[in-house]
Amino acid sequence: MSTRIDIDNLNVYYGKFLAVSEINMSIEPQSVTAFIGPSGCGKSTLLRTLNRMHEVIPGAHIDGEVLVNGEDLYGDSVDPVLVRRRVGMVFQRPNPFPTMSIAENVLAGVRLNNRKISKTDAADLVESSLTKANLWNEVKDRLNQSGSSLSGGQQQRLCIARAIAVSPEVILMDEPCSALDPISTLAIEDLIAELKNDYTITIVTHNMQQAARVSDYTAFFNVSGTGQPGKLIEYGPTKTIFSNPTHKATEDYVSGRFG
Ligand SMILES: Nc1ncnc2c1ncn2[C@@H]1O[C@H](COP(=O)(O)OP(=O)(O)OP(=O)(O)O)[C@@H](O)[C@H]1O
Repeated sequence: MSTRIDIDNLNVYYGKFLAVSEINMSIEPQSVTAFIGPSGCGKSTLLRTLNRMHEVIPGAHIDGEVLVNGEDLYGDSVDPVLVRRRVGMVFQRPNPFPTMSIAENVLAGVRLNNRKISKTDAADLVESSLTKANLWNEVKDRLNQSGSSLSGGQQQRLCIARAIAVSPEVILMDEPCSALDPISTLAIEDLIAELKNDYTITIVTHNMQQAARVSDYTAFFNVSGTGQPGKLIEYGPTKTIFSNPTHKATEDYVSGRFG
């Protein structure tokens, strides 16, 4: 499925505090877009507005528009639960449900959505989701063991399998490797490269090498001081942002001179 996201004049607030200001950008289908920038510039906040996850924080709200294939995510008749089915999310710390088995973890989102599913369909979905998440071979003989019996890297791939199982169009990843060792990180990066054939992916990362390795497009955000809103400084093909940026702040950040 070829899904693009258009962000138009987006402001994000926590109560009265304007956290992210005047964002205009389009996220291209079947590609990986990286959000980079120093701490507090609003990367996670912006990411969360792409599936309305910020709404779990009391007082958090937006103005402007987020269009997914032209459809306003914030339209009056739009159900946020359905939004989160179309636009899935993977968090910084792997968060499998500890009391559920590996197989039940994969199916958790589907069950939450109240979809009735036969035993055979469930088994097929578990296998196909774990296969797409590059985890099937490692867990196929212990699907009934607890999700928390897996290593951190395997748990993160399990969370990706859980996100994939509800057939999203977009997958948002908020620093998905920051709690993982280098080998598990590479496994997730390889997986991201494969997943972009089927999904539109946006990833927040503090790791410049990771942004350069996995993303097709990079958006650099910055914040001018405490209490100021984060802003999009520069956005374009990753190669350009890393080798020939327009703004000095971008160059300083990608070359490790600040942040
Ligand atoms: N729940 C919240 N309530 C109020 N303000 C918040 C909340 N979460 C974040 N903020 C503020 O919004 C701004 C953007 O924060 P955000 O976490 O999105 O930045 P970030 O770029 O993702 O940072 P980091 O790289 O450190 O994770 C910051 O000023 C932060 O203090």
